[in-house]
Amino acid sequence: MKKVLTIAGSDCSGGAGIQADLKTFSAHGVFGMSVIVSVVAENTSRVIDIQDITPEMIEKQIDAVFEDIEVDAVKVGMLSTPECMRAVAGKLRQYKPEHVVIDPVMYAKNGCPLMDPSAVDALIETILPLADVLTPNIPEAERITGVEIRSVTDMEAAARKIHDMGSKTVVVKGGHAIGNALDVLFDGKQMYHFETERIATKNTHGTGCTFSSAIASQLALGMDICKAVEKAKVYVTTAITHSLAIGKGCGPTHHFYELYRHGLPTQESEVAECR
Ligand SMILES: Nc1ncnc2c1ncn2[C@@H]1O[C@H](COP(=O)(O)OP(=O)(O)OP(=O)(O)O)[C@@H](O)[C@H]1O
Ligand SMILES: Cc1ncc(CO)c(N)n1
Repeated sequence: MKKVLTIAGSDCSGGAGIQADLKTFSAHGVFGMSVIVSVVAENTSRVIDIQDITPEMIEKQIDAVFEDIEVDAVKVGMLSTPECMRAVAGKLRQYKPEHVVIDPVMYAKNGCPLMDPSAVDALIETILPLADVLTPNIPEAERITGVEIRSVTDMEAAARKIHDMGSKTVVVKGGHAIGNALDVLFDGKQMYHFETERIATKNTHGTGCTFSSAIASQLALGMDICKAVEKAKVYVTTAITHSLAIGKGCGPTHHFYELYRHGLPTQESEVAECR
């Protein structure tokens, strides 16, 4: 069985972070493991507080996994401070996992900050060059490049710029744009577009975590990067189509094995209720 590790924050309400990552791994039939970087008291509406795990404890968790288990792919999510970033970067350089997908999480869907704004330089210097695939959303790509994104051409320019900053492949996600949900991939040679109709729902909590974990799962399963992103886009679109009206804010994406395998809802009543 392929084994995939997430290094990220914990969302106690289950829709994003480590929890979304592990659900996505299970739906892909890979064995999921987790290193917790921050414990976030959050729900579908707000972030109440963040407790960072110490850099030493982050390093020990990563050692515990790598000294014992062969890791086929790593997904990195929320890293709230430069200290967390340095701890994770040092261990990724030490263990050199084959596939590294990094989601440079800065804000939750409800706008609450999850990364110290002053940490963007550390993110650029220590984390960004370690990515085989970096998956910023539009506001994150703007913060990283310092350039405003208003069009698909701007998304492409941002993807090129982030590639030049050291990420091997960049996917600028269009979840925050208007119109179709169009993601732009640049691998240093070619630009690819992945486009679906925008699903009319506010229940998009954890879409970015779901997408990056699906990419990591597909890379572990042997897909090349372009195919992995294409398949992850189908997965996240299905998970949003069947997203759940749980909580008072932006509800979570829905993961279940049958949905992934057959594209059919197994819990008709719940799916109907959430639309
Ligand atoms: N309403 C929607 N309909 C269809 N696809 C969507 C919708 N919202 C987001 N997506 C897709 O979901 C994926 C994740 O993109 P998004 O920009 O939402 O990530 P994100 O902001 O990092 O998510 P989060 O921070 O909530 O985890 C992309 O493939 C994007 O195109
Ligand atoms: C822990 C965590 N990671 C990532 C996100 C982004 O959705 C979130 N809301 N919470």
